[in-house]
Amino acid sequence: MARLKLHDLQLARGGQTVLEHLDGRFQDGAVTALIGANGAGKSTLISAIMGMLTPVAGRVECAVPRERCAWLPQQLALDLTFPMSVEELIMSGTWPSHGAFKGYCGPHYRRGREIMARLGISHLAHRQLGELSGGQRQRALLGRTLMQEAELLLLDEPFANVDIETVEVLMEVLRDMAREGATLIVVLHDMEQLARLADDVLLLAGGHGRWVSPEALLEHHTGQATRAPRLPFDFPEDSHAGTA
Ligand SMILES: Nc1ncnc2c1ncn2[C@@H]1O[C@H](COP(=O)(O)OP(=O)(O)OP(=O)(O)O)[C@@H](O)[C@H]1O
Repeated sequence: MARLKLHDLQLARGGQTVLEHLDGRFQDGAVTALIGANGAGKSTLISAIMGMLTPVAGRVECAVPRERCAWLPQQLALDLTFPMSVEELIMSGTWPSHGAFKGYCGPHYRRGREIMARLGISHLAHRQLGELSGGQRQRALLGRTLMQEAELLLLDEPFANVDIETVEVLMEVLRDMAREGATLIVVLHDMEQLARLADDVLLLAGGHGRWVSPEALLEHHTGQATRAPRLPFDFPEDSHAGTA
């Protein structure tokens, strides 16, 4: 099953085409790694999937309700001066379905506490976001998407600037979300993280996208003369066009 599909998508930025003829489906209950060099169009595609960028041609078909779609931007894109505690951030995950001004009830608070415990941040509940480390902040942000009960979750480099222990916690929670049926798309640059997390890979290069199995990509990478820990961005032989 795939609730998110791309149909001959063409996307542009500043009047320039960034991606074209992009097809494919993102499997439910799976993690798709979105990879590509700087400027390949990963953020552009995420914007289009989130409905923030109108395609030049083609379309994004998304059967996940808007209130169950969540996006975790790169940490650098976040305004940390915004006065908000960890608990307030996590509780705000109810806003898309419950509304921002209705207040919270007992079950909301209980669920918020469970989520903070699962992410190991209960002791930070009343700490302001601006006072957190990168890892603590990332846990809190993922907590918000759990509170939202996100069924489609897009994450832009979620492991950048976070400590090793947090990487483990995030990986575990993301795998659990996929196991429970969510569709996850994760922008990644690291080979080892891709090997551990991804069920499928969408590789963007030269304005096009190719679907690749993680195994084929890793094999391709291992066969290369320079085995950099970062991912290769040329297409392995058995990559295939998406089947939308
Ligand atoms: N607001 C904008 N106006 C004009 N051009 C833009 C804008 N945003 C992005 N671009 C251009 O669109 C192309 C794709 O950018 P995008 O941010 O999607 O790439 P990316 O793969 O996410 O890169 P990175 O890994 O550096 O985040 C780049 O050439 C970029 O310069």
